[in-house]
Amino acid sequence: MVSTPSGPHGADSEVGRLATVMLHRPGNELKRLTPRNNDRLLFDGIPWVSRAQDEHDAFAETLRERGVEVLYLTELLTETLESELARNHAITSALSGLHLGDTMRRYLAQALRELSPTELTDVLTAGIRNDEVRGGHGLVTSLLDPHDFLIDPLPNLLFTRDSSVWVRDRVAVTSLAMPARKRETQLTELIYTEHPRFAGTRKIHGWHNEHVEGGDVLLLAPGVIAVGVGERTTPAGVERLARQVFHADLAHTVLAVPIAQERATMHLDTVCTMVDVDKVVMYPNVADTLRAVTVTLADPGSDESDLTLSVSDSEPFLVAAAKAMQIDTLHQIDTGLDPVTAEREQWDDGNNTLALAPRVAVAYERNDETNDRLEDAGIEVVRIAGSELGSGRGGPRCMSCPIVREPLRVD
Ligand SMILES: NC(=O)NCCC[C@H](N)C(=O)O
Repeated sequence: MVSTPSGPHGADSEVGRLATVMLHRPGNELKRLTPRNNDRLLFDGIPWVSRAQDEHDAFAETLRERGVEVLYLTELLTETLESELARNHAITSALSGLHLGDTMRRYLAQALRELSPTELTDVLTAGIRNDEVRGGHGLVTSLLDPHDFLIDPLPNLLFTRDSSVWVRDRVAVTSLAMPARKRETQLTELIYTEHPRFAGTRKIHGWHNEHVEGGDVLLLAPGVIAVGVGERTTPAGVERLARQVFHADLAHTVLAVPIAQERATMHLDTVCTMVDVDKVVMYPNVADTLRAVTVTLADPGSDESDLTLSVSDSEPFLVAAAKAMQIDTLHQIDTGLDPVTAEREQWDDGNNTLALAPRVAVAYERNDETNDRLEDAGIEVVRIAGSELGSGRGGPRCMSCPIVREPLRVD
């Protein structure tokens, strides 16, 4: 049954009650990971797939028990692919890679057209290896290794946070920086464009624009967005996003937050997430050095490219954020961890929490110390297992794309 909306979609904070979320249950794409390709495909190990699925099912069930509607990316995609237009679009974009050659491209285009929507979803997510095709043989197939992919698998689909992000009632289809992830946004764009549930949804950004990844985007408060700038989101990406959100009146302030261009801190949400309207949990080893540049609208101009931005000098992140949010203090929950424990738990996504409501956050159970400190600070920590899920280097926030969050109540 095609999923239908239960109300308007959108989110304007990190902590408003989570009503609807999009997840991706790990599937056959994880079975493609080998010691030869896991680095390129951005996994730090080879996950035990059935255990990863069990962990993910428990995560989804935890969300449902708390009243969250869980949508699965692959179910939305399969429903989208019922339309011939969407199917053709999906096939053309999946075959646009320059490594294919026309002989194989023609063969695959025909072969994929004959698949059912469910089978096509499997190919689009798990990819196809050279030794799995029955036809289209020729120069390309003979020169590639039998185990080379003609269509790459997408193991990082698990991290639905990164390939789209809702800002108020619009969805930003992002532009992913790493080659292994680029194709993910072909799928999110297709879903938001063609799935009946999202008919009429207005979009911003897009995969063809400068790099912005959803893990870097934090909706600190209605109208205030922090954007990490580092390994994934570029300075030009944050400028583009700022122009769009100002032009569409989705925000009044964007904070550009430089983060180290390293795998451990690939997104802003690997070092800092919100757990209350005025509280963040932050990796202690960056807390003293995290800074932000405040971007506001100086002149609306006549269109997005013509508007003038005002850009401040950099300030400590918490100071700049509190000012923009018009609150006295944005509190950093002091985990008081020694640098080594802090580093270990940050690597295992201890700071990557998913808020279900103010003061209620989902976290990986393995990060004992961070979780205990959060509880000491009055946060209800909903612990989930993630021993296998975590091998892709992402936590509960990375694995979730909020589609509806209730607006914050003004008390
Ligand atoms: N927001 C996030 O931090 N997402 C985690 C993404 C992990 C994935 N293996 C990646 O390297 O892109």
